[in-house]
Amino acid sequence: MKLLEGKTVLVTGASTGIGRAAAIGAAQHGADVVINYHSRDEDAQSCIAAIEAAGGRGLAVKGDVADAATATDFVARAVDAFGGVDVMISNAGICPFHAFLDMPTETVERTFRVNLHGAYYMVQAAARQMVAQGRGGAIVAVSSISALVGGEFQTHYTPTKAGVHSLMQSTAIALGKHGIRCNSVLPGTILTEINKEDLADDGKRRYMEARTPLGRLGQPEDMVGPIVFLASDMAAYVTGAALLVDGGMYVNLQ
Ligand SMILES: NC(=O)C1=CN([C@@H]2O[C@H](COP(=O)(O)OP(=O)(O)OC[C@H]3O[C@@H](n4cnc5c(N)ncnc54)[C@H](OP(=O)(O)O)[C@@H]3O)[C@@H](O)[C@H]2O)C=CC1
Ligand SMILES: C[C@H](O)[C@@H]1OC(=O)[C@H](O)[C@@H]1O
Repeated sequence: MKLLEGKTVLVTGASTGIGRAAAIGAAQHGADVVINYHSRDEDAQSCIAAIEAAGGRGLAVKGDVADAATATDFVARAVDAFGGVDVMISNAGICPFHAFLDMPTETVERTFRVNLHGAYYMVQAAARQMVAQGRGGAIVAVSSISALVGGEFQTHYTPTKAGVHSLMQSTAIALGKHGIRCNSVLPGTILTEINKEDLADDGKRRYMEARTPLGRLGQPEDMVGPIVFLASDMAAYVTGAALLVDGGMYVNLQ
């Protein structure tokens, strides 16, 4: 069953990882897909090729989500190309691991701007378009298990993921009257570019695997079903929710 037939889906940070898998998954479910990315031109183009191979129409728009103008441009380009916006998947993010006491100010500010300000501007731009269209919509934000638990080398990152989760709760209230649903997914540890270096340490990787009751770390494709579900009409009465997708890592104390 195709869950996103006839919908236009926007995905931020879709050149690699979770965003890329979500964009291709949305196309496999019948959507036209517009992707944002920041630097990897070739990866973005190959994502568009995969979207088209799945039968959807695709468009890549380069831009830094930290800049509010990127969000208005992204939405305008989607409307020009495909006539509207039905779903926004706010996913772009960075996690430059660093110790707390000597954390550079620039690293804190950049992480906040990309992960939290970026999500805010993208969600707001999409919501404005959806309200103007008058046919509702769905917003799915990629938060994290890190919204719920801390990380020694993620003191600048975990607050942004808690912020994204909180943003979905507040926008669910603000936008419910317009028929716009807002939910977040909370991935555990998914093998992507963001943690390639961190998990190159065998000990760290084995520790993370051992903490996961399902016995393996996640792949980007593990995120597709939960994201597509929340974006689709199957979740018509789901808003303000947060869905952990972590192989059971969060509940595993001992
Ligand atoms: N992997 C994991 O274990 C987990 C990831 N997450 C979250 O998932 C999301 C996706 O990360 P993931 O797929 O793992 O990592 P990747 O590094 O594979 O993907 C990150 C994506 O975000 C894009 N991006 C980065 N900075 C910007 C920017 N300033 N403007 C626009 N796009 C940007 C990248 O584009 P480009 O490369 O072209 O610059 C890339 O497409 C993040 O929000 C992350 O916090 C949450 C929990 C766990
Ligand atoms: C980057 C981390 O490995 C990843 O991102 C998160 O949000 C979680 O902390 C994961 O472990």
